[in-house]
Formats: sequence, structure tokens, C-alpha cells
Amino acid sequence: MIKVAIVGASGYTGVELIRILHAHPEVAVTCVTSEQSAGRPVSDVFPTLRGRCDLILESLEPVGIAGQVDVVFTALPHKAAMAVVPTFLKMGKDVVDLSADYRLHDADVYGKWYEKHLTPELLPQAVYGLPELRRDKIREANLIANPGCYPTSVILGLAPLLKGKVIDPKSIIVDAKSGTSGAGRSAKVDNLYCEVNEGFKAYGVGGVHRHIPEIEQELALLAGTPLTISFTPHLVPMDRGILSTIYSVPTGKVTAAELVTLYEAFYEGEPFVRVLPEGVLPSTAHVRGSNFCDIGVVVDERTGRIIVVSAIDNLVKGASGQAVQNMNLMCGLPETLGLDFLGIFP
Ligand SMILES: NC(=O)C1=CN([C@@H]2O[C@H](COP(=O)(O)OP(=O)(O)OC[C@H]3O[C@@H](n4cnc5c(N)ncnc54)[C@H](OP(=O)(O)O)[C@@H]3O)[C@@H](O)[C@H]2O)C=CC1
Ligand SMILES: CC(=O)N[C@@H](CCC(=O)OP(=O)(O)O)C(=O)O
Repeated sequence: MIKVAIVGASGYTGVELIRILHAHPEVAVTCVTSEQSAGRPVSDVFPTLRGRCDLILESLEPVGIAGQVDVVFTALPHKAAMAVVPTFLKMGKDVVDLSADYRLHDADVYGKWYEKHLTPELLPQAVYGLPELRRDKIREANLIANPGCYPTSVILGLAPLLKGKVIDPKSIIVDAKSGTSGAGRSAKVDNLYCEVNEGFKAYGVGGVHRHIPEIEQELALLAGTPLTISFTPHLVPMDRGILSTIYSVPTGKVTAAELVTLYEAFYEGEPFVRVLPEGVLPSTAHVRGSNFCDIGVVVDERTGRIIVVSAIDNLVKGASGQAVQNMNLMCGLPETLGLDFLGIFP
């Protein structure tokens, strides 16, 4: 059995890791942390766990935790993660970091969009954990930078078009929508019921959202050229789910049927990407609770634009499910182990 610690287990991605790993046949979660709820059973904080996971939440003490486990998931806010990840690595542990701290290759770019990086020397060894794009590197890694939720939906949605040089890389516009669990569990006025329910708003508009550099970094690698995107996130009144609608201009004439064939070939054999048939579009309702990314492709004959629609559950393929997929690869386990569950519908 692989012994696992979940650091930041009292948050939304933390409890989703507990849920998924509870059914994983090769993993035992032996340590869970929280600062505010240290000393309480995790099932007090999350009653869904009653009778199934009654571990006591510990406060975060990296050396003591590293001594007890093989793999650490850091499900902490950015900055808090990079304060502890180096200790886990020094003690020989594999780390899957769900925060943004090791996603950007360039410490100066991180400094511009976040703050000064505390451990830039670790960035070269961190592997951006999108298995569909770099499975072999993930297998060799000891530090996985688990991708952000919006970036997962956008990068998977655009990879075949950029790799296949089907679109002008400078023409990309992303209109993305997220459920409120994407903002985490800590109390914020913007996420109160009355602020979110019965409404729908854009935020981080005008090229200021911190996922932009992450998306551009990965898309540029696919395109083989630097690029900039327009990205507008929206907050929608649902618990889970991200739907990204992505517009781009093709370099030549292309039909929807040709694009579906391109996507099917690109994602052939991928266990968690479902390319939908021509004329069928994804919904967050059809991926909720699952590790799938569903992708539909349309050609707007009037404007000549390609429209890709990509849907994930932000807490599963957008965070904890993908983190477990990465852990499986790092540990030499079958990639789908513990993840082959269906979504919840209705
Ligand atoms: N929510 C989502 O859909 C996604 C989130 N992510 C990223 O994953 C990470 C976790 O997100 P999420 O679960 O939503 O966040 P939450 O706010 O729900 O949970 C944060 C967790 O971190 C703990 N924590 C906060 N500050 C500190 C600190 N200074 N030291 C130690 N522990 C601390 C909290 O413990 P407590 O408050 O109990 O002390 C809690 O367990 C973040 O980096 C987020 O950006 C990535 C993809 C998707
Ligand atoms: C709805 C909402 O607020 N979403 C978050 C994204 C959460 C996430 O996954 O981002 P990181 O992993 O990079 O922290 C946001 O817009 O900042």
C-alpha cells in the first residue's frame, strides 16, 4: 500500500482527494492536515466521510508528516504550498502540488502574476501534470505541478488544433465559466449564496486573470511559437463544473467532420478525454463527479471561426482526479486506477 498525506484536507480539493483515494485499491490515506480544524476528526468537518474516514486532522508539520508517508498531495493556496514542498522533496517524497506554485517555468513570470517565488531552483524539476500531453515525463517526476482547472479545460480543448497547425495561434478567444467550488472553501463575500445564486457574472476581465500565463505557456509549447489569448472567466451559480467555449480562426478551409476526425486521432486511447460526435456538445452535467473532459467541435460557416466547447468537473479532472492520475503515473500504477468511476446524473 502507498501511504499518502493530504496537506490541506479541510478544503474542497482535499475532501475530493479523500473521496477518490478512499476507493483506490493501492493507496491508504494516513495523514490529513488543517490549521483551523487541527485536532478534530475530518468527518466532523465533512460529514460525508462519517464512518469511512475518521482520521484526525493534524496541523502542518512537514518533517513529521514526511516521515510517515510515501506521497504528499499539497492542496494548499499558492505561496503556502511552496513554503512546505521543498521539505517533502528533501525527505525523498513524491509530491503532487495542486496549487499554482510550480506551474510556471519562469520565476519572473510567476513574480509578475503572483509574487516573488521562494524556491525558483525547483522550477526546472517540476513537471506540468497534464498526462495527455506529457505522460512519460510525469512517470519520471518527483514534483508534479497539477494544472489549474480553467487551464485543463482550455489546453485539452485546443491541443489538437495547435499541434496540427490548423488555426492562427494569435486568434484565440476563451469564454470560460466555473462553478463556485472553484474558488475554494474559505469564506469570501463574493461567494456568499446571495451574491452567486440567480446571477452570472464575468470577473478578472481584460487580461488580468492569473491562469492566463499558465494557459499561454502550455499553448505556446504546442504551437511552437509564443502567443497571447483573450481569456474571460465567469462565475455561475452551480457547485461544480467548468465549461470553456473557445473561438479561433483556421488557417485554411476545414469542416466539422474533419475536425472531429483530427480530435479523435489526437486523443485516441486516452482514458479520460471523450471527443463527441459531430453536432453533439458537452455539458458540465455530463462530467460532474467524473474525471472526464468532454470536447465538442463546431465550424461557424458564417464567420469562418472554429468553436470548441470543453467541459470538466473542476474538482475532478480540474484538480483532485487529475492529481490521482498523476500519482498513478509517478508510482508506476495503471493510470486509471481508482478513477474509473462514472459521473453523477441527474
Ligand atoms: N477548487 C478548485 O476547483 C481548484 C483548486 N485548485 C488549487 O488547489 C489548492 C486548494 O484549493 P481548494 O481546496 O479549493 O482550497 P480551500 O480554500 O478549499 O482549502 C485550502 C486548504 O488549505 C489549508 N490552508 C490554507 N492556508 C494554509 C496555510 N497557510 N498553511 C497550511 N494550510 C493552509 C486550509 O486549511 P484550514 O483553513 O482548515 O486551516 C484548507 O485545508 C489551491 O491552490 C487552489 O488554487 C486547483 C484546481 C481546482
Ligand atoms: C471560480 C473561481 O474563483 N475559480 C478560481 C480558479 C481556481 C483554480 O483552480 O485555480 P488555481 O488552481 O490556479 O488556484 C479563480 O478564478 O481564481
